[in-house]
Amino acid sequence: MPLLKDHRPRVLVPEKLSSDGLALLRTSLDVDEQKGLSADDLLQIIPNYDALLVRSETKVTATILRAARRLKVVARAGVGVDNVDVEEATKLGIVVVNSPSGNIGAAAEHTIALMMAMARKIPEGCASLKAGKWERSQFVGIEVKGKTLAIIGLGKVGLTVARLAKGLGMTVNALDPYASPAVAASASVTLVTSLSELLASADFLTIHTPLIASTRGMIAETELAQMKPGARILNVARGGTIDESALLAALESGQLAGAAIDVFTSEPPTPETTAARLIAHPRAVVTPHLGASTVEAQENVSVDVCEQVVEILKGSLPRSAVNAPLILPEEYHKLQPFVRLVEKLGSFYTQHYVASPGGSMARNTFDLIYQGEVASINNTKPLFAALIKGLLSPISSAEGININIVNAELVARERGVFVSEQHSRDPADHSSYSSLVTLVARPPSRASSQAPGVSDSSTGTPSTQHQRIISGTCSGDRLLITRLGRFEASFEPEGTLLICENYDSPGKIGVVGSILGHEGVNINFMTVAPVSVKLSAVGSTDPKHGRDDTIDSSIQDDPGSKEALMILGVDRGVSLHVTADLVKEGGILSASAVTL
Ligand SMILES: NC(=O)c1ccc[n+]([C@@H]2O[C@H](COP(=O)([O-])OP(=O)(O)OC[C@H]3O[C@@H](n4cnc5c(N)ncnc54)[C@H](O)[C@@H]3O)[C@@H](O)[C@H]2O)c1
Ligand SMILES: O=C(O)[C@H](O)COP(=O)(O)O
Repeated sequence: MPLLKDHRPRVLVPEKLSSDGLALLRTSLDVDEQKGLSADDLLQIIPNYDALLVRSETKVTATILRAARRLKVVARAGVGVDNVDVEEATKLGIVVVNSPSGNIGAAAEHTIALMMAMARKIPEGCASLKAGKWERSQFVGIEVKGKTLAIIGLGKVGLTVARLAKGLGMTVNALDPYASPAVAASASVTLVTSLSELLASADFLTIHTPLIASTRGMIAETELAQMKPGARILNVARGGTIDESALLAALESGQLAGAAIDVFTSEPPTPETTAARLIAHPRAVVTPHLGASTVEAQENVSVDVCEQVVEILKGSLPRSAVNAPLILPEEYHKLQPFVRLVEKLGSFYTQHYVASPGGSMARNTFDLIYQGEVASINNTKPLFAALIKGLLSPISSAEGININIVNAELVARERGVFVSEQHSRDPADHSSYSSLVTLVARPPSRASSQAPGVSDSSTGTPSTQHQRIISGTCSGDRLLITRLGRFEASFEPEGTLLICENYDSPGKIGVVGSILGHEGVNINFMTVAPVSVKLSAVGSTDPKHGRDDTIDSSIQDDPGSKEALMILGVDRGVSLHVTADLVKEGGILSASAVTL
């Protein structure tokens, strides 16, 4: 979406977010900070926004998402997205992004702080002294050095806690079925294979998993009974992983010497509930979900998600989409230009071959061929999504569903569009480009087995209706179309372009110039494309990706042809009657206008 000043996308921020990120947003977007909204308030105003930025307090329910007609992105300034209905967002094509790393250090340090506070009875000593007492003998603690810390969940936070605990001289055991043994070994953590074994070893037990089906209530009465009498427990992950009633009972019975809890099943906890009694227990050290609440972490997550919001609203790739294939940061810069290129190839295809007079969508099976360096990209899902977006956007209403990397496969299936991606590490014959991407629409007869019910009603905009093919390349940020149908081209796919196929005879440029001039359309540049070489080398030689002979048989040279292609960059949209007038002129075989 172009970030025009008059139509600046609007972002709603209903929670406290660090100003560093918001300042980033304000340069190109309208930012509304509205704290204390009720669910109903949010429902009323959400249709006015393109992006929603939240922490853990705002419940982004299916109802909210369905009402959010303009919403492109929900950004969670933190890790956990359990307050966002990600499934519904996915269905609606709304990207959900988070900041998976911005607050790891803060959460890990908070865990250690709670452990030390609990071990040395700091909250109790502090409260007693503030109450005017001097009760040194009441607050004798224990040391953590030499004790065993048992960790459930050796992910980003768990591993950081492990490293800090090793620095304190603790023995660290961990349970995580998905943890890498090599990573655990590098942090001197002993991985155990059963929860019972882990529980029996713990002087301190700390949980660092998400709240998912397998972790909900994973520490309950039975598990607490397996711990050493007088052990201590921590939860800086998610409320609900520890059964609060069982935890309260274990504190009351003395089975546990202490509990340090930052997260609760319901936040804020309702008065008179088990959580409220747990909070009031004298041997519970509690904080109101402060794990991520450091200046540094809030700056990190705010800047991280705000950058992503700007990118998404510009139509670029998010780096941490929760409901999309993860794009590795090192792949990001490599992919970005090709994503733009492939989207333009798709959009060009539809505008030139389908949406122009005489065009049709009859060809719904495409080969997307990566040649040269681009073929080494393994994660091509963003490119696939870009193609679907490019192909369908010119024929979808602006209010229609967003097509993005989240829902592209679903949309393609629904529209009956099939794409076969092919990789070839060898540069194309006749090509001096290090990377080449080619889009080929298969002729209907060949596609018929995959596209039942689709018939070719094409009258073929260009004279060569069997050669629906577009190639392009990138050089840095610069995109170039290198082939269009049978023609070898060299033009940037930017702005409005008029594509005219004509007999290669004198006077054609003058005819086109005069008709455009009459309509007040200025020509910014013009390039002529000669008939191209044949494409026998196009296609995969990589056995992994398979290959058929579709392209060779559909694209053939016509050495006798006297046709040429004129590409004119013009300063405004060219209406259909102008392209029709052009075709009426002798020697102009087809004319179409595309805006990219
Ligand atoms: N209190 C806070 O403010 C705060 C701050 C940051 C993170 N968190 C929470 O901390 C938790 C961990 O965050 P992270 O960034 O380390 O996540 P992560 O995804 O990097 O790590 C989670 C780990 O849990 C493991 N796991 C999943 N199911 C398991 C199971 N049944 N048994 C054992 N291990 C299992 C996974 O394999 C993974 O290694 C999340 O719930 C997150 O929301 C809380
Ligand atoms: O999931 C997270 O990132 C933490 O729980 C922090 O949540 P918060 O942003 O509401 O502090």
